[in-house]
Amino acid sequence: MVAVRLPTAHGAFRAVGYLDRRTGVEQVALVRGDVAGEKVLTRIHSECLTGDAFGSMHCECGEQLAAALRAIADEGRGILVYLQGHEGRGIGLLAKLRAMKLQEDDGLDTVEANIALGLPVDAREYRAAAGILQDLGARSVRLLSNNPRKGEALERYGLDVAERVPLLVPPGAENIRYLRAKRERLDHDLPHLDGAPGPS
Ligand SMILES: Nc1nc2c(ncn2[C@@H]2O[C@H](COP(=O)(O)OP(=O)(O)OP(=O)(O)O)[C@@H](O)[C@H]2O)c(=O)[nH]1
Ligand SMILES: [Zn+2]
Repeated sequence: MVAVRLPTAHGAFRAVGYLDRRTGVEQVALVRGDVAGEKVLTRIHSECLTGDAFGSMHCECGEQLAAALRAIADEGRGILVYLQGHEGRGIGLLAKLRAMKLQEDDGLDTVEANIALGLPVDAREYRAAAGILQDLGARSVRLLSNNPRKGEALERYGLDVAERVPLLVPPGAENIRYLRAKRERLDHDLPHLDGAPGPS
């Protein structure tokens, strides 16, 4: 484990790095304030190179990452765990690019594309995230997410999810199909899509 002060566009965080000996994957959490305690505002963010680093508008990951850091900064206390190994909902970067191509060229939705590739729709697991939160002393969390299954997955590893806090970003022409598919096929709670313009 290593911890270092990390000044960001959203103010200073502590970057706490871990090596997950079970998987060999390096993980990092950004921590603000005193997080030992209850109901810690927490974002478990799945790696998305295209969205987080390149600003891709295919998905809303990049905007969610910034919004989560803003929310934690505003609260003065919280944790963002950035999960490597989660790229493409766990199928990896190249497979995700293939899945995006099937959406772009053949009109499949994000779920159909994974299935067409013979891959799981969601292969992510959250043991590392739960372990990191426990190590940081968070006894229960308010989870920034629109995905009800994420909280359930964390609870399977013994983490107490006190509440799920919506993390909605405004839909746009490029991500509206992806967002609708998440709502209709993956049970994401996205009430702000009602009445949003764009392809159905
Ligand atoms: N397979 C696949 N993965 C994608 C696609 N677009 C984004 N992703 C990945 O999806 C992951 C994020 O998952 P989402 O389903 O968007 O959202 P979530 O994390 O379950 O839910 P929130 O907590 O509300 O953000 C990231 O790892 C992205 O790399 C896609 O078209 N296909
Ligand atoms: Zn993304």
